Amino acid sequence: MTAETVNRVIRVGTRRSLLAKTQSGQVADQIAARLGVQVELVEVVTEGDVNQTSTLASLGGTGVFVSALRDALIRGDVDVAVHSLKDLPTTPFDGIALAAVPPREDPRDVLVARDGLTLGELPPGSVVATGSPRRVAQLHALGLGLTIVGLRGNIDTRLGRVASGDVDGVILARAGLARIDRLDVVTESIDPLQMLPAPGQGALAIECRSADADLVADLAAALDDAPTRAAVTAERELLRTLEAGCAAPVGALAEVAEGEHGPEIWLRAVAAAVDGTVELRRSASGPVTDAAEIGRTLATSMLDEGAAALIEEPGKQQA
Ligand SMILES: NCc1[nH]cc(CCC(=O)O)c1CC(=O)O
Repeated sequence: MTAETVNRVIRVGTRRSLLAKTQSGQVADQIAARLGVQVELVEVVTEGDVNQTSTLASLGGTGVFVSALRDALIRGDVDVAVHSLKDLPTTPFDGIALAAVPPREDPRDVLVARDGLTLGELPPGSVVATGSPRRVAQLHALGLGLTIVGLRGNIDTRLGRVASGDVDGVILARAGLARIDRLDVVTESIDPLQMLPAPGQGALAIECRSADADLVADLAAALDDAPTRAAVTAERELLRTLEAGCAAPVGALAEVAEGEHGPEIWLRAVAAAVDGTVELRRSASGPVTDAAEIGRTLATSMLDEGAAALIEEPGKQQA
């Protein structure tokens, strides 16, 4: 670690939802333990948190959760920002570095349904809530005759819809439930063969000012996980090349495993019509050092097969 970092108090900015505070708190603890520095959590209020009535699209998309934290970084109010990586726009932000991507949680989506039911056990006409076009598209494509309704709010609000009997089930990211220790409510972890997660799902992004070069280097050395970094690089490069935002019906999952000639990456992706009538599922693999290229190449061939028509921004919410 650099001498410059040792005597600093590192201020870690966090949104104020339970999930945000939990994941920022865990990262803050790791920074304190591994860098041997003092760490302070600073709450930053974002418009996405305050305004629960407008749709995310009308607020400017998922960016509303990210930009307030980045503004606080640029202003120097905080030194580190922790985001859910899947909420980060794919375009880099001037002056901000993605210093570390820690080991990823299980990236799958899960069903939380009444009476312990799985997707296959929900009778036709069952009502499943999700606001994510990516999840809506893949649910419809399963052909189970489910009725899909919208959903917003924090995890507790979402789980409340099932508990109250308002809906038969909701779809959530497993990682969010894992971080707040609520895996007990999961009734099925959905196989990526049926539902590919959002690019970056289950991973965290640890950002700081690019100019804070010592901190960038120290965070990378202490917290970055190379296989996770490679996987999310491939997924996000695919998303960027498709020119799809985080609200597009696009799923992607890359996994790294030891191959014959070193570590290899295997990327699966889907672009789908929100009504589930068309689903384009493709995959590609290669050496882990080519992660970005593999994402770009797979996206290009999916565009050649007509992906663009499927992923026009539906103007709904992310996830
Ligand atoms: N869509 C919002 C969002 N952004 C990050 C997570 C938590 C899980 C993660 O880190 O991927 C969630 C909740 C969800 O999708 O259920």
